[in-house]
Amino acid sequence: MPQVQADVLAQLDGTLVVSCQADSGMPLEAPEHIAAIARSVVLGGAAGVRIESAANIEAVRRRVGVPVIGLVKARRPNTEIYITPTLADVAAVIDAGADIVALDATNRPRPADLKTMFGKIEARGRLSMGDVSTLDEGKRAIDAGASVISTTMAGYTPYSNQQRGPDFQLMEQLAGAGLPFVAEGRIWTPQEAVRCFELGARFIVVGGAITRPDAITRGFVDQVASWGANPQLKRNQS
Ligand SMILES: CC(=O)N[C@H](C=O)[C@@H](O)[C@H](O)[C@H](O)COP(=O)(O)O
Repeated sequence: MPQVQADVLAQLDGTLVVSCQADSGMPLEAPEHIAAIARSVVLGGAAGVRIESAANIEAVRRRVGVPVIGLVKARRPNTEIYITPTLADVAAVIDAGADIVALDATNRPRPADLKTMFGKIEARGRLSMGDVSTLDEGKRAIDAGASVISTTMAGYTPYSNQQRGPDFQLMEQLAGAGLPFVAEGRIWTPQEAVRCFELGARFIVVGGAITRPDAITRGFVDQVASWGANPQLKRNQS
């Protein structure tokens, strides 16, 4: 791995990266909003950001100095894979200015094979992050040339562990196999974040717990109601 790229990974070791994404149709979807969120989380201590879509990556790249993990979420014909599924998507993420390209590295039919995708990213001087859901996928992604793997897809493929929290079991397995991994997916508390580091995560990526106000509010309301302090808590239905 060239020195500049190794430096980017070293810079992220032991840190919190924040995923700043808004689902389609949500009020925060526009690039200027995503860029404002990205700037805010960097002010709060995020060492990197994970950003979806070329327009958002461009907007964020102009406003923050930390490493940007970029991806495209797109549905393409004949594949379940939607995180940076094609070589054209890889090119778009790189052209938009991402330092690290995240892509689905699960073992499902895909438009282009993993080796070709990781090779293209390396040839353009960027790092790659293979989003996996199982130990076997982690091994394959590293063998195919991923710079690092992430537990992003754990619980989002039908054959992986389905659970509400982070997949600590997968993290244990990846660490046991000596694979460099990033912890990502359903990390909602600082305690869970600490556990990820204890299990050997290089860095962690947190999204919804920090950057999805709708989900945060829903969780807040649910907890207040379930603790019985105010079982009558009225929810805005609009
Ligand atoms: C499975 C999938 O499509 N994950 C996406 C990957 O970019 C995002 O929707 C997640 O928000 C991100 O992985 C962070 O996870 P969480 O928001 O749970 O902290």
